[in-house]
Amino acid sequence: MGSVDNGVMSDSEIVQAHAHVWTHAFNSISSMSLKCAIDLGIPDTLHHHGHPMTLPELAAELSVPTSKVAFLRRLMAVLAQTGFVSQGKSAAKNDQEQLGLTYSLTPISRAILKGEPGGLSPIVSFVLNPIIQDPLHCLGEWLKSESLTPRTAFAMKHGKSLWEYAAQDVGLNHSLNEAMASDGPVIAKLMVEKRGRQLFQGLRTVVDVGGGTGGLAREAAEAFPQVEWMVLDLPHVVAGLEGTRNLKFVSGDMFKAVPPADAVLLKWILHDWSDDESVEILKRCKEAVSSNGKKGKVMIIDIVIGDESEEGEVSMGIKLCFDLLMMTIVHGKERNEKEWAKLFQEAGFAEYKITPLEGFRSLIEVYP
Ligand SMILES: C[S@@+](CC[C@H](N)C(=O)[O-])C[C@H]1O[C@@H](n2cnc3c(N)ncnc32)[C@H](O)[C@@H]1O
Ligand SMILES: O=c1cc(-c2ccc(O)cc2)oc2c(O)c(O)ccc12
Repeated sequence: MGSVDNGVMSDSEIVQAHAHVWTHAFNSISSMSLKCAIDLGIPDTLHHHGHPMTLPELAAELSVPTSKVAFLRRLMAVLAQTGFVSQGKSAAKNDQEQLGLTYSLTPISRAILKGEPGGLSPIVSFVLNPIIQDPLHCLGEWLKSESLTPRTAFAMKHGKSLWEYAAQDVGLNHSLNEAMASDGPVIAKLMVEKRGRQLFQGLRTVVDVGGGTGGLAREAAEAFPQVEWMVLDLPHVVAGLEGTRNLKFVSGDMFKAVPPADAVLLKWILHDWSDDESVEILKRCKEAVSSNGKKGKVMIIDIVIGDESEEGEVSMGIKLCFDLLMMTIVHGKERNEKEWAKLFQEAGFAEYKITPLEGFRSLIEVYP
């Protein structure tokens, strides 16, 4: 978009500006259409069908009554426009043109199939849950209030932190754990692909701190059976979870103590916390990997914000939105390399190494 310095815009600049505003104002409508598609199970239904589905076939599978078929077509039109389904025409003649439309999966919709390794449907459902979205409506009010309590717009809206909310609401706890666990197998694979099996070789014990329901640890424990894995998380997260021969779930508080181990993993943990809190967590991790005079390591999976010159526009956009989401719901933040280095130094670590994984994720290995 051209910049204007005399306050006079050409007609075409005005049209472009309006299109830009409309697009952003309506982004939430396409987001909610995506959520609705996931709620209804549209991608999975198309997948199981195996070939293009007509509108009446799709409606019948989704239990949408005949009286609502024309409304379903309008949802499908938005999903086709945003690339989540492909829309075609059936060869069979039909009096009503809309009934002759067919729908099939696109390469993009495969990323939201339920049960797909690394599939994003649990994350979409979590992020677009009203419990997470409502605080975004209070962001302005929260920014204008002088007081730093409540610490987040989430706490302003709900009167408690995300972790307290999840401890009391079975549905949100389940959705949060599913969302976080969903990229575990992909991250485990990427870590080994990018850093080689030596990343875990020689280690006898690893603690996944704030490891949730073990999305990553289960995969890693199978791939590295000689390593003893432990997942440390809050009581309501690990309650009732069954471990395996080399995987244990333990409840605890990472601000108080981390069990001694050769290595500690922190996946999507430090972006949830302020700098002071992150330094505290890192200190507990340093104590854990330094017990009995050993020098282990801490492995962090998180976002590293690059310079504007090195970040692609899409990657930068995702990282900045993550930063705002972390600010809104957990009082956390995304960091650039300089900010990460400062945390490591304050927590008493000597060295670190960053390995970009894929998209917006990085592995940071930190050594005492
Ligand atoms: C964003 S999730 C990441 C989960 C997991 N590492 C993953 O990537 O799948 C943050 C996790 O930190 C846990 N957590 C929050 N406060 C904690 C604390 N004080 N001690 C231990 N775990 C905590 C939450 O319950 C949650 O499972
Ligand atoms: O909504 C989220 C999403 C993430 C997340 C999911 C998948 C990734 O590959 C990276 C990050 O992390 C979150 C998080 O740490 C949190 O405290 C709340 C929400 C989310």
